Amino acid sequence: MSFDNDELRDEYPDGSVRLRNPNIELMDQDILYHLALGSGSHDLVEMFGDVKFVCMGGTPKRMEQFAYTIMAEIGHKLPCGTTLQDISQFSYRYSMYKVGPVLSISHGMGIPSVGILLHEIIKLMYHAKVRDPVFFRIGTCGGIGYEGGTVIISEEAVDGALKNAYELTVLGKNIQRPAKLDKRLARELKALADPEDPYDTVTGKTMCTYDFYEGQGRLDGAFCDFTEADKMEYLESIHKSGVVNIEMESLAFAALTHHAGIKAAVVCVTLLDRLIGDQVLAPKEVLDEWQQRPTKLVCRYIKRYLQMKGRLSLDGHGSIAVKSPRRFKLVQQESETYD
Ligand SMILES: O=P(O)(O)O[C@@H]1C[C@H](O)[C@@H](CO)O1
Ligand SMILES: O=c1cc[nH]c(=O)[nH]1
Repeated sequence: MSFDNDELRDEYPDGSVRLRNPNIELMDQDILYHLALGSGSHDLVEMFGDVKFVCMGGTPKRMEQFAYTIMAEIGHKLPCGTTLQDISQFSYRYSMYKVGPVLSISHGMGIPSVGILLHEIIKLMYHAKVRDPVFFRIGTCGGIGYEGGTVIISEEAVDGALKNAYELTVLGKNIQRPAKLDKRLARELKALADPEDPYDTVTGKTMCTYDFYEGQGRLDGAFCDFTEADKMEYLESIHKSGVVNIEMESLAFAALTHHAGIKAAVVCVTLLDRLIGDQVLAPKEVLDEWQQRPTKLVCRYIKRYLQMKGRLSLDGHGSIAVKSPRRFKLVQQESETYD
């Protein structure tokens, strides 16, 4: 494994996913209720055994689009006469698409929603005997000192009080799980940003809150008990502590993947600079184009991985254009770290 000491993930040596729950293997079957799947009702190894990348984002539409984009990018062909199916459509909760080794899943809004999904997806990886999966969250966020359209790769996740841990109440007691993301993966993603992109791609600390309005210091919710000066003092102070963006899932995403020994990254696009305002004012078409930006970066990573593994041809659809010589060098060096 190519991780620095402080980045060690707690995984099994063969790369299989760590469940940390002795009850599961004693159960006759495990119903993954919110995915409309089960270990008794479905052959999960047959259906999901080849998964390498699990990509998540808030909305079903974004993740359906991501599935079509990655399908085109890696030149994946569906059997003649078939279309992409939402595997979890009858859960009426999350949407899930599978494109070869890539799963694309919507996680809804906020920590409780992404947390439930992660429990079931981590169990799905375990039942399907998937080894060394890589998880991505492809999201939107508010920038802190970054204008709308900036791509932000999270180095770590912190809560609204800048704590780098996900706290939850279990049997009436508060427990904390470190909200660690894979730093090397973040660097590899950053190295794949194209200097010719008409927007910046930056890395930094991501704040994750339990609310979009008061929790993110907005003045425009249904309730507000603080002044604009209070808000600005808070945002300036978190900015000074290295926070570059605010969203609502990274804390649980980082903590639960880390706890399961899964390599994970969060890539979000800013919809506005919170030091300037609260309302999302950009027109729909602009927002739609901005949301493609994290998608492009993650697609680039997946393509490169598959190319390294010889699972993607270099010609035609599968080709990867590396324009900048500096970037090419970085990518070459970093490619040595792919497992
Ligand atoms: O992945 P998305 O774009 O849903 O992430 C952010 C955080 C909340 O889920 C939502 C708030 O608008 O957007
Ligand atoms: O400001 C924002 C924008 C998107 N998502 C958030 O959580 N906050």
